[in-house]
Amino acid sequence: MKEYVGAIDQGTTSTRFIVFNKMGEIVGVDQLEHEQIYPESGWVEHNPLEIWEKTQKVIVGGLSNAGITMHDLAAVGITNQRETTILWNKKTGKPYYNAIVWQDVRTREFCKTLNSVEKIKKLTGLPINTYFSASKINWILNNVKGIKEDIKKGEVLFGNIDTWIIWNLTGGVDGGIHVTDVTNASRTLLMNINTLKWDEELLKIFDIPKNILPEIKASSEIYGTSSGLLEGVPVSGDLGDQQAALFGQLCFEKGDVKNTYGTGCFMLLNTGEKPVFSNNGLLTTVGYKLKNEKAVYCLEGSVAIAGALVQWLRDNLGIIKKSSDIEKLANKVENNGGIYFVPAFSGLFAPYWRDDARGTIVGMTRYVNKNHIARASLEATAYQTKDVLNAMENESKIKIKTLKVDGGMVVNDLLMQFQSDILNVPVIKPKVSETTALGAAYAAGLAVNFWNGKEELKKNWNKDKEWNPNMIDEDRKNFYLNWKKAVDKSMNWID
Ligand SMILES: Nc1ncnc2c1ncn2[C@@H]1O[C@H](COP(=O)(O)OP(=O)(O)O)[C@@H](O)[C@H]1O
Ligand SMILES: O=P(O)(O)OC[C@H](O)CO
Repeated sequence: MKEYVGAIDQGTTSTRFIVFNKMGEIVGVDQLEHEQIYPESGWVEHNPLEIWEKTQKVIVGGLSNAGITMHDLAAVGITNQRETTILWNKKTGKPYYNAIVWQDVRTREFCKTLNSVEKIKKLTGLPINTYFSASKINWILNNVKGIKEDIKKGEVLFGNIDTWIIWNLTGGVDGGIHVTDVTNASRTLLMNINTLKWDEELLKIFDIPKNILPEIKASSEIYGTSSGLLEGVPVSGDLGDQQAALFGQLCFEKGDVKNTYGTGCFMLLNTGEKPVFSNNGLLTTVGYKLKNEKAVYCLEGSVAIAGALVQWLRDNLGIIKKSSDIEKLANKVENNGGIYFVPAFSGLFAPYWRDDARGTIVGMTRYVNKNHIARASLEATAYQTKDVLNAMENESKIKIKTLKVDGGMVVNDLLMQFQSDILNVPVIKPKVSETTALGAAYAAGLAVNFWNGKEELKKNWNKDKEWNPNMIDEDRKNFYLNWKKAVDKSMNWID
């Protein structure tokens, strides 16, 4: 009897392998960070070989920490940082270039040359932006010598991180399968959001050959069988990490919403079986698709820099040693000392979509110290979330009454309390805050009948903690007005 399901969660900063039992509880976990490579200002890369190596290591560590072997796993699911782009040679298994990460803005000029804005939005639900995979693929095709010849020989494969891991997990050069799921494909700017197929017109606009693209599958179905480390285990779940968190939070009904606080911060609202197109700077994206069922769509508010700002304080300024130190620092002061930090390091994503914006701290005086900077950095995540929530409510006409949260930053009490204060809604964290991995495990488990359906999963959700608003209305209003002024000041920086 196989009593567990495994999930690989390949995020922007780290890779985890988590083993879950039938109740959706964690029985073993391992996690490793990988190198962030910044070759030039605005460029962000990862080494795909390092990511695959760390994935294998955490699988070994996670199984060992759970005290089980691969034979105890009914299935394995994959969830991943989305949009990040890899092209590799299927005969050698070697990448042609580092993975170009979703935050990378090197293709800004190319994106500006594209003028089919409305057409592309209608086809994909997305604005033209450096964020998505298409312009990154185009960059690699035009900057790596010899790759076009290899494409003619049929040797080149494109994938987001899910595809790269599944290909390696199922055999790599010895017959690895080349697939992705609808949620990941919906972030490439190449998939038609209605047909859920690669779109010839988009491929032409971005000058990308179809033969390098993976096959698009449901988020929950058996794609193949693992070889090597997980020999014989069905690979049967694949979701982009934000959609996986939605699934793991059991947001199955239209109107359900969750917000995940990791490197970036991403709010997704379930809009049901039809795509809703936004006029308020939100993305239309696929939430999930179970096998033989209709796809469920979402509106998404994507914030590029959330926990990444905490890392920046740690790695670039050195004012904290580890991420969790930020709370101690921020708690040393009563307020932000009048400063607002707009972390537009990769421009501003939702709801602004301004790639001319750059990081800005406003309101600096000699009074300000590092504690205020720590506090303003945490507040920035909460304000960006308010921007997105306002857009979400305007678009959907749904008043959001509570916010389900998850991700690495939700251990931060100060942030969660301030979030509730500034939104004026209760913020709720589930017992299993690793909802991203849990969502991938649920998708994988459903495909092999480890769980019998979504109703069974609902029994597994338990509340851990709730933060309630405790701020006077006038403060809430004034603080947010200041934030909006600061956002204005961050814009028009890059010509
Ligand atoms: N106590 C904390 N307070 C604030 N931020 C934190 C804390 N602990 C971790 N983080 C931030 O959370 C992020 C990691 O969250 P995670 O969900 O693992 O991200 P990802 O999936 O993007 O790799 C990092 O950016 C880190 O700086
Ligand atoms: O790695 P995360 O959790 O910050 O998620 C990254 C997103 O998927 C980017 O779209």
